[in-house]
Amino acid sequence: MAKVENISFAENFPISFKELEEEAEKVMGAGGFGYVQSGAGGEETLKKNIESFAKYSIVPRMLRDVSVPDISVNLFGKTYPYPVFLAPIGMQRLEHSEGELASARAAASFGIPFIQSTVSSYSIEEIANATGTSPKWFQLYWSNYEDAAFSMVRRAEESGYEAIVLTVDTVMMGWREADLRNNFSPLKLGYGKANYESDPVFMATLHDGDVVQGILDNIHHPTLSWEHIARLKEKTNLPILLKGILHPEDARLAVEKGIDGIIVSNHGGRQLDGVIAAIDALGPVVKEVKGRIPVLFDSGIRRGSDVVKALALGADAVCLGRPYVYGLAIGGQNGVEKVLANFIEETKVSLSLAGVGSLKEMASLKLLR
Ligand SMILES: Cc1cc2nc3c(=O)[nH]c(=O)nc-3n(C[C@H](O)[C@H](O)[C@H](O)COP(=O)(O)O)c2cc1C
Ligand SMILES: CCCCCCC(=O)C(=O)O
Repeated sequence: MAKVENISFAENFPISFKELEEEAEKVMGAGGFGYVQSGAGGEETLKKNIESFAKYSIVPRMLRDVSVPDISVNLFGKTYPYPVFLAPIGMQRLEHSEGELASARAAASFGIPFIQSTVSSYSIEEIANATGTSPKWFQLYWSNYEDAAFSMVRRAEESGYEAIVLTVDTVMMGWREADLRNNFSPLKLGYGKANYESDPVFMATLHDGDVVQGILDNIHHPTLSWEHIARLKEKTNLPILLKGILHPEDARLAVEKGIDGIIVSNHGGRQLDGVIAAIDALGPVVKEVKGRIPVLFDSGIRRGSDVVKALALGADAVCLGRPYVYGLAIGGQNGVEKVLANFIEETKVSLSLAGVGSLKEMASLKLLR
């Protein structure tokens, strides 16, 4: 890392999102890059996620001594040094041979949660063994074979994971034209099987030994409802977050049903095209939740000033998606660390220039729309 006027940043590495994307495209195959980069349908939401950040302007405060920035955040009784986490991204061997191991190690080096996808190229236990006691959360895709979902939750709990993130916006895959055009399915190419293959309960659900078909059958779960969530709550003592909430009414229901946290997200525009930009959904959800449970955010974070806007709108923390997997594609663990370093440093600089020395003062920051 270079140090210039107290700012450390990643040297000799793409800095902006545009540069990251361009470099990742050079090292990834067309099918893989298309899978990561694209959105659902006509990509209206994918575009809106980015453009909508520009509608919010920071109204900075001055003369407030920001010499010792503290951007640590406390969630579910644990303190994390930065409010920037790694979103669950499936099948990361698509980007790099070390896949999730590299990303989880990078998150560990910053002390921030790595949210492991159900559809991982490494098992829960492999990631846990590689990263010791560093914070890890497990993202659950519900399963038509409920016991397989519970089995993964139990394994995560036994492996020291700190939270369960149930993704509720993917009861079936979105309509993804790039993948149709490229005839590309990472799952069919064998990516993302390892975590399923390591689960004896899932393996027992297979009729003919076809793991890929078994995963597809498991992941297509259109019956998912609040009743399933009540059963999940009975199976774990870990905090449960729902990922993919956009409607304030769903946020209210989540609070009423005893859910521990929400991630406002539209899955990076990969599920239902035409839905509200995630950043526009954040304020109304925060207003409905009224501080009763933490609200996290993802979908469209491309730089530190975006992190600041999400925090100012009431997010407790944000999750990076595409930026870090592009870093992974370009440079493995080191690449993810460089992306994280840039995001964290730009966030610190932006908050300081906005007159916010600590996240506890965040409420004093106003956004104009
Ligand atoms: C290639 C790719 C794979 C993803 N896999 C998962 C997944 O397995 N589980 C999940 O909950 N979300 C998944 N997501 C969604 C991310 O967690 C996150 O919501 C999204 O990337 C945020 O949008 P952004 O990357 O544009 O900021 C995936 C996203 C991408 C780009
Ligand atoms: C059938 C495999 C599903 C993987 C889903 C990964 C994901 O969430 C994505 O957006 O892609």
